[in-house]
Amino acid sequence: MKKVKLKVPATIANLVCGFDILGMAIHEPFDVMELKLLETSEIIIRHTDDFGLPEETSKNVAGKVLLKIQEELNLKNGFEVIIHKKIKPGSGLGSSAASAAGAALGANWLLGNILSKEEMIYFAMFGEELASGVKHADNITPCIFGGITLIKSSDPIDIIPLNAPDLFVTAFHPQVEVKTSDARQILKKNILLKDAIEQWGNIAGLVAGIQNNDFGLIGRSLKDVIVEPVRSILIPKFDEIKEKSLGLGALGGGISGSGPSVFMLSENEKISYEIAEMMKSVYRTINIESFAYVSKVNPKGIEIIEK
Ligand SMILES: Nc1ncnc2c1ncn2[C@@H]1O[C@H](COP(=O)(O)OP(=O)(O)O)[C@@H](O)[C@H]1O
Ligand SMILES: N[C@@H](CCOP(=O)(O)O)C(=O)O
Repeated sequence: MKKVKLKVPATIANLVCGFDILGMAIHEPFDVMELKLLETSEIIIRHTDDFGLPEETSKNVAGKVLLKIQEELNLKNGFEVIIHKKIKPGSGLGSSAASAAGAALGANWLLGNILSKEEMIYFAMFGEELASGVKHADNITPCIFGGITLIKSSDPIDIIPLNAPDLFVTAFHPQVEVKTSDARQILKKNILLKDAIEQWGNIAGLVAGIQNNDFGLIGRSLKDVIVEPVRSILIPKFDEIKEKSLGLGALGGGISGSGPSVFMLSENEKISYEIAEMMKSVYRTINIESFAYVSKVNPKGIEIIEK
């Protein structure tokens, strides 16, 4: 029976000012997914982790994606999926996106690579819709493309792969859960024109900085006047750890996806580790457990590790 094993990376969506349109793959943490093509039409999902995610096909993000692929491609085959999840759900590191993108890419490989990347994103978005109520593609896209991606449009799907600057990433995960759906619920529906103008400038500057490896411009552009002021209240000590990170030499950073994770970009590994240690020590003062990953921008995205 045809099978494939995938290493599926965590992703940092929004990249501060690019709400729902920018995202970046990192190396750590990652999920491992094993997919098998079945002669029968059933879709079986198993988790080896203890996050308590549903294994009922229609209630599982990966299962939802595979059901849509089976339905729309009129497949007779089913799939068996074993998910070794290490990206904690609700972390802000693209946990549901990893399941969704891994299911789409794995199924595509088993079916003989019949789908384009855009078509894989189309199917994977049904998984994100299950997890957060919205078909956002800013975690799925860098997971599938690798590196940093700009979503010009998600309907129709129009993706601009960007450069992957040689930068270190501190991904700090306080052990509090912030559901993506909740973190979207609290957002304002209308914004001031002056804030929109400032945000457009930040996004344009960030994309230009990424494309030109202009780390100073990247740092100056990692600002958000629309989403971060609302969501940062969900993350204890956010302002303190952000200010101290900049003081340690971070280029900039902010909320990872919908939070609670916080990320910082820096030019060297030593600064990245110092930021991680500082963040953990700040959280020890409020007795909240936390994890920190020091990684890099991951130009590969999902990798096939066994066939
Ligand atoms: N594979 C999955 N199957 C079903 N539900 C999931 C799955 N992964 C995450 N969820 C649900 O979606 C919610 C949001 O998780 P998620 O989008 O993964 O957060 P984040 O992307 O911030 O890590 C979680 O609270 C969890 O209940
Ligand atoms: N653009 C989305 C990204 C959600 O990322 P996640 O990693 O928290 O799922 C949002 O900000 O709602």
